[in-house]
Amino acid sequence: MPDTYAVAALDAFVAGLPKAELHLHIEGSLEPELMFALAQRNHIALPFADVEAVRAAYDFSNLQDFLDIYYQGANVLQTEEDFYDLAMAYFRRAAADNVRHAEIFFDPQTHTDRGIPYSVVIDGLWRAAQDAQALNLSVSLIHSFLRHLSEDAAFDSLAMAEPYLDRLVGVGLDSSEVGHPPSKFAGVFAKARDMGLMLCCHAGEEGPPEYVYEALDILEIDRIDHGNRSLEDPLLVARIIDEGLTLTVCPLSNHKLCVVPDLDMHPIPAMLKQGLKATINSDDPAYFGGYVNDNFLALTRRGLISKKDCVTLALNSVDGAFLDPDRRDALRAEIKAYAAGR
Ligand code: HPA
Ligand SMILES: [Zn+2]
Repeated sequence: MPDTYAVAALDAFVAGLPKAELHLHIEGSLEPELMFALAQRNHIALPFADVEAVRAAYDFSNLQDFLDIYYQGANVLQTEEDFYDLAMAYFRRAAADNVRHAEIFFDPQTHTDRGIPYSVVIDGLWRAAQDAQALNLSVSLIHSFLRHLSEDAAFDSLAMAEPYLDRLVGVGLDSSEVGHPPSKFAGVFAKARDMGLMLCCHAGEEGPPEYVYEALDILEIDRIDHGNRSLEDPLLVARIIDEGLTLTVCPLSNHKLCVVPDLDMHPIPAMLKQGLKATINSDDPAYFGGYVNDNFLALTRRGLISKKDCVTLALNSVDGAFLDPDRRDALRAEIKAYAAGR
């Protein structure tokens, strides 16, 4: 274990380190306080007495436990202003962690299936993304499909996005993984690629390495979300390295959802050691107990990653982002200058 002085110094280093966040579900940044405020504003009854009761319910033994409560929480989001307020709250919090670029998932089907128009969702998020520039934060939006629903439903959702293609950087695939392999969405991912969108896929969070292979071979994805279980297959690891794919890893999420039994056993050090381009992200920070810097600190404070590893992780985050080369190079230079000055 590092000594107290070293811990404080590394905490401060992480706090100021410029970084990108590449795996964040905006609906998962809904803090209980905002959930209650929006419920009141929209005259919606919540099945919780107060904020403490909500937090007490965040005790999950797997992904599905979490998803059940996460989809329920999203019901308070009704108006364009709600989506704007949700996103701005996250952007302010991310900027405080010196996140300089964020690529955020949103789950349109969670909203359109409740009768909320796609335009309400995207207009609110888009306006917030513009206002984030004043926080020194650039933002890209990723339209994520719910994999527990059918591929036809994903096609319908993609059709709703078509008038707004200039506001999207890519598509993703999330929700219940096991039983819903990437191959189920081969057609809609091919279509999204043809539309000029980048492709991400949650794979290897709970699902087996075969699902990661499917994401690579069948969906031809550009980035892997989670990917933890890739480590079970050395050939798969070699393939991911060879293709230069980035993994968006989420330590506190992995712990809360029992993907790892103990944070001391988190695979980020093994990933870096093997040469994988891993990044650190918060996934659903309101539900998993911390924003991106908390995820870094969960590992630095356990002595699992060093200051040098933090710099590597930050560089990986901007390299793995869907950024134009000028912006990427500028952020790389910022990270290097920061590291050199400390
Ligand atoms: O970690 C996740 N996995 C799958 N679906 C999700 N939707 C929000 N967070 C997640
Ligand atoms: Zn996720």
